[in-house]
Amino acid sequence: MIMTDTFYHFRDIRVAETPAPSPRAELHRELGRTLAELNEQVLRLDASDDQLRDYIQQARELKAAMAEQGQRDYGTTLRRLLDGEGTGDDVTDLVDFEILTGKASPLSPPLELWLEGDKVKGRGIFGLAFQGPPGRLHGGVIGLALDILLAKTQDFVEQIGVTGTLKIRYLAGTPLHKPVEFEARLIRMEGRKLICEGSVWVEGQQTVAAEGIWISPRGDYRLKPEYAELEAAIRA
Ligand SMILES: CCCCCCCC(=O)SCCNC(=O)CCNC(=O)[C@H](O)C(C)(C)COP(=O)(O)OP(=O)(O)OC[C@H]1O[C@@H](n2cnc3c(N)ncnc32)[C@H](O)[C@@H]1OP(=O)(O)O
Repeated sequence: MIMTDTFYHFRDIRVAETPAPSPRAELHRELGRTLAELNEQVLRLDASDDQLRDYIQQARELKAAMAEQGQRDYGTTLRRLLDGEGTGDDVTDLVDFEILTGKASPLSPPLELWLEGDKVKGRGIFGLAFQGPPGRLHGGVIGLALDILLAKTQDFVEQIGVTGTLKIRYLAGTPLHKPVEFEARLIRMEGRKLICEGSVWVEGQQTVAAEGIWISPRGDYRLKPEYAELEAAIRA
């Protein structure tokens, strides 16, 4: 169901999660996916010089046609959300265009993230555009994915902080074109520091391990009341 009479505050926004998308947001997702497919297709495209010139012209015309429509203003959307007057479309406007997770972003596989019990879970299939070593996912892209994944452990707590330290140990290559599973959890909180860990898995084999420290700019981290039972799961 599309909630037209619900208003959202910036603090209600969760990484990679949105309210039910409106028809317009669904179309943006379809456009984003189509452009992502185009991006995969363009890699080492085996076309003649004339065909390439023709594609360049078509791409320029598409870009010019879109430019005529303009773009919704990020600042205005953010302002409405900070005032607690954001619509569902304002939330999807922010979340759906995030790098790697945004369902409407041409730069996303997309990586899907969700909470499951005391864990953050994730899944994505990465194409050639994300390649590092031949046939494998670029280590820096894995770092970006882990930064976003571990940041989502903050869904369990009241504060929103920034990445202080992210340690990554690459155990094995992570292949392209196969489902990649992600998992993260809170380890402990020490005042303004939140310590968490994450891992990456492909076909049951762990390929990456990570540890992170997030820092709350102000205010000590504490669990949201609805996640109070996680206290027992957090190691002392
Ligand atoms: C709101 C939306 C957020 C979206 C985030 C998206 C994810 C990101 O990309 S974040 C961008 C990358 N990260 C950054 O740019 C952070 C840059 N660094 C900073 O701004 C500051 O160094 C900051 C805020 C981390 C810490 O500064 P400050 O508040 O002065 O901390 P400070 O008082 O020195 O230290 C507080 C505690 O944290 C610890 N600490 C400080 N920095 C770090 C760090 N980088 N790593 C680990 N621990 C740290 C200190 O040791 C201290 O611990 P203790 O209380 O045990 O002694």
